[in-house]
Amino acid sequence: MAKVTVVGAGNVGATAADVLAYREIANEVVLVDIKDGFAEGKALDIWQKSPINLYDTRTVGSTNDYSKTADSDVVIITSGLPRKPGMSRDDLISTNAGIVKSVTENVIKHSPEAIIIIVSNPLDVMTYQAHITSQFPRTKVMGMAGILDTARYKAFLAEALDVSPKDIQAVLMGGHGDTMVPLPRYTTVGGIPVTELIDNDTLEAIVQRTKTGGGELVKLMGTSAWYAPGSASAQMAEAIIKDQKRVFPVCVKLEGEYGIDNCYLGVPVVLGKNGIEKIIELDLNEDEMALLKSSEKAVREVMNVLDNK
Ligand SMILES: NC(=O)C1=CN([C@@H]2O[C@H](COP(=O)(O)OP(=O)(O)OC[C@H]3O[C@@H](n4cnc5c(N)ncnc54)[C@H](O)[C@@H]3O)[C@@H](O)[C@H]2O)C=CC1
Ligand SMILES: O=C([O-])CC(=O)C(=O)O
Repeated sequence: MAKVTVVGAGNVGATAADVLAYREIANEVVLVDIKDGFAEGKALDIWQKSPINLYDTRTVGSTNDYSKTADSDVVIITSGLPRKPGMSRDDLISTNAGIVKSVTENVIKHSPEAIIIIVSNPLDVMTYQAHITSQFPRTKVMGMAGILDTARYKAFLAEALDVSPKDIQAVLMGGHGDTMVPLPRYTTVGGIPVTELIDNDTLEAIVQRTKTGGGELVKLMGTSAWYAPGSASAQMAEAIIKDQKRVFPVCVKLEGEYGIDNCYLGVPVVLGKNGIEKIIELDLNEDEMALLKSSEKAVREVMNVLDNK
């Protein structure tokens, strides 16, 4: 029996709950929101879809009553403001830090053994906030960004090469901001290094588009994305619940890996029933390491804002 709580029943949270339900990743999904009746409504709508899409995951909604979330195996936190055009993710820190703090306090009261996946932005620093509040080990508090950013990179490549996105393997590191580090040297298409299939200028343009991929959608829609972020969050929960040992880029506290200490950054990890089961250390070249360090600097600046709040 696997139980997943999703806090925040807005665009990302409701999408994650829907994917968890229709793909039968969990037996029970509890959606929580602060808006009266909102989570109950979304949960009921997802449940009413079950006879059409044929799944039996129970979906439960709750307005801020965390007793319904008791003994969750995984908790996905999406509560908080999304950005509007013209904003950076970091602009959300003052509002979202308070929300993530209070939600985490409620979550751990009822699910002291849960593994927590943060989605709220600014992602790396909100993961830090959840860690400070929960005092959970770093293996059990992580952030979702790398799967999404890598998916954008893969989708752009699949389009440019006119191949299936299924055949693209890639890894992306760093913070979930415009300093993220896509790694063409670790990108293959059906086992073939991507550099043998695409010219440098096109590849560089795709790397740049990936870095600002979230902003591209905010500009188009007036709010941020949800289908890919919701699916990516559910995919992380699935890896944990089913002990799949998937290799994904995940935001985690680094404690000396890559020569970086006490900073939250996206790196490739093995994800299984214990959460982050291993951090994979790639042998980055000088240029790649320089990009990772500049991403670290950007994240640290926002971590400092939180420390000084
Ligand atoms: N890590 C990532 O890659 C991504 C992160 N995000 C972030 O996820 C967050 C949510 O985005 P959306 O779902 O689009 O926003 P949304 O506005 O559609 O939903 C957020 C929900 O959180 C709820 N909420 C606010 N305070 C709460 C509290 N204290 N307790 C429970 N619920 C509360 C709101 O009532 C709202 O329903 C944003 O911070 C956004 O920036 C969005 C996409 C990707
Ligand atoms: O761009 C945003 O604000 C939301 C987000 O993190 C993303 O879609 O990558």
